[in-house]
Amino acid sequence: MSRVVTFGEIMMRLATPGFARFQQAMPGSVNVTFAGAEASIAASLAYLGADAAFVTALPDHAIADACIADLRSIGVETKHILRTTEGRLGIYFLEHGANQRGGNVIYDREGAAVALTPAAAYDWTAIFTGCEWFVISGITPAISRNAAEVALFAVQEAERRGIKVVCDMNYRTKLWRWEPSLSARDLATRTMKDLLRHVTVFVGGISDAIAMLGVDGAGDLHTVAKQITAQFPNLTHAAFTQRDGSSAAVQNFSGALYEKATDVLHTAPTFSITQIIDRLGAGDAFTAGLLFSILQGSSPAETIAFATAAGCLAHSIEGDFNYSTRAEIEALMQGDGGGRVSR
Ligand SMILES: O=C(O)C(=O)C[C@H](O)[C@H](O)CO
Repeated sequence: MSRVVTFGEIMMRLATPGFARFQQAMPGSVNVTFAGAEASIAASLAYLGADAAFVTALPDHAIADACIADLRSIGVETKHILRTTEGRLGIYFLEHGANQRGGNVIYDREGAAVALTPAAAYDWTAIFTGCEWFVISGITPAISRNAAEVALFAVQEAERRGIKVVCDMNYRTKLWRWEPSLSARDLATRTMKDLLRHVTVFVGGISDAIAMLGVDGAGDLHTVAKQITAQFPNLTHAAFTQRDGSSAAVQNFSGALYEKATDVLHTAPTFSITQIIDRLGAGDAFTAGLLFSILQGSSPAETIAFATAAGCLAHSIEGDFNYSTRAEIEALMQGDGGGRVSR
């Protein structure tokens, strides 16, 4: 199967146990995993059986070794991860939301190795050898001016080599601070508009498109998708996650895929999720599912159904990575969502 490369930051994720607030977390009770959008997409893809590599820069210490070992244990290729003497492993702290209380993320990632490492430090020829798809998210250009430059360089380099690019917009208002003269939103818009010129498949929620591209959210999704793909000629598809819900615990999750060549918006069935174990990484699971299905040569309707089912199942798994198999996702697509015990 074709090789996929993802590039971005991986962090240590420290989550309070269950639904505890930060103030309630006791030493010894914190749940430690590794997470980061592009790493999570690579992990999902590898878990589904795809040939997926993750590229980043990490400090040369034992915790970063553990992080790489975690990725490898899932089958992610890690041989192009740079080990540096400058920069740190980022951390993010998480308390899950429950009922009417939303979740909260606190980042502690300033000065991460990948934020500081310049494009010239990576061997892009080796990284892109045999690669058919490159994946990046809007988080990478948000973390530092340098990372924004590396992200732009990487997508340009991918395009030059005939590699298709998926970009998951992932707007994070708490990031995008590296140009103090601009608001987070203006900085994101300016940066992402440059990046999207080199992107083949747009992925995001409607709120990402409003915040980062200034699209008019009042229109229906078909109109929004047409607007986005018309603005960036390289885009062949635009995929959207859709959520609405009455609380942090009850969400309707769905997806839609617009194909520019046919001007058709394909929509997936909506899943009603009534007990969210962990919603972080559901968007990454959706993107990985989308790309995995594209790699299989599936139709747009099958592709969006697979991506949406993958994103749905990710809500049932603690941590950002989606440990759902292809068979489990396909079973859900076929209506087996009853949560029965397999025995
Ligand atoms: O928010 C970020 O920067 C992350 O990459 C953390 C999570 O892994 C990501 O939000 C999930 O999409």
